[in-house]
Amino acid sequence: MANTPTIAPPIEQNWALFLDIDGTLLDIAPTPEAVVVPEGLIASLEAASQKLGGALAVVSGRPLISIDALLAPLTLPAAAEHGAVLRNPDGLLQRAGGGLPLPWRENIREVAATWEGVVIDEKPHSVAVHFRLAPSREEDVCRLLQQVINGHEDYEILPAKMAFELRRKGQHKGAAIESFMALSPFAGRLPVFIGDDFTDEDGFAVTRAMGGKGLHVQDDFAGEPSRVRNWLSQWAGT
Ligand SMILES: O=P(O)(O)OC[C@H]1O[C@H](O[C@H]2O[C@H](CO)[C@@H](O)[C@H](O)[C@H]2O)[C@H](O)[C@@H](O)[C@@H]1O
Repeated sequence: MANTPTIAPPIEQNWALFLDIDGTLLDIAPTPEAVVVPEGLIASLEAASQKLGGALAVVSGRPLISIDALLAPLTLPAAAEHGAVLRNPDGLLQRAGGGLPLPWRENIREVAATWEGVVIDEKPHSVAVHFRLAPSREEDVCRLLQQVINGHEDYEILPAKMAFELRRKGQHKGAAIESFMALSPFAGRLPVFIGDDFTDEDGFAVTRAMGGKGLHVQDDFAGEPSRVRNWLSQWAGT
């Protein structure tokens, strides 16, 4: 992998840049709380955002509180929980209505909490259940969420990296990017989204349909978030 070239093109001044966090800006860690924000990343993001006239947003499955904690003191435009929560460039917050029914959450907690190594990642609008530390629980986790959802058509189970996420349909990264692209300073720019996961496919589809780019960490950065960070810092001059 070390000798594989980075294929991503250099950033251009007219881009609107949308960045996923886990597996793209940050290396994957054993649990959501164990991620490390490498030195220099915040400065790179800040400088890149300035060079792009503010047209840089993070688009993540994490809740907004977690995004802000990781990127402090930066508060970038952000799509949190795969777009269920948007923080627009002017700071305005938009929250999708309708989270998960409380009995569903209680059911998931009751069952999955007894599975050693399984991490329940509660978010305001959804829940991710991680089996990274208990890979043999993959099927159990999937079955549990299917039982909880019980054919309810407004909700869906999203396969993620060593996790399944239960969320309301329609709250996805593509819709979030479309929403940002209607706003200054994103409007009129070329949308470029960088991601690494199945949960990023909606974002790739939307940026490509708009004539922009969907860059995949695996294909364009040899699978290494460190290459995304270097690419960003070289262009940002940090
Ligand atoms: O959209 P992202 O910013 O990539 O967020 C997606 C999910 O990321 C986190 O989970 C993933 O990263 C963890 C830390 O590396 C890892 O332990 C886990 O296995 C991955 O699935 C986060 O915890 C989720 O809430 C996000 O939805």
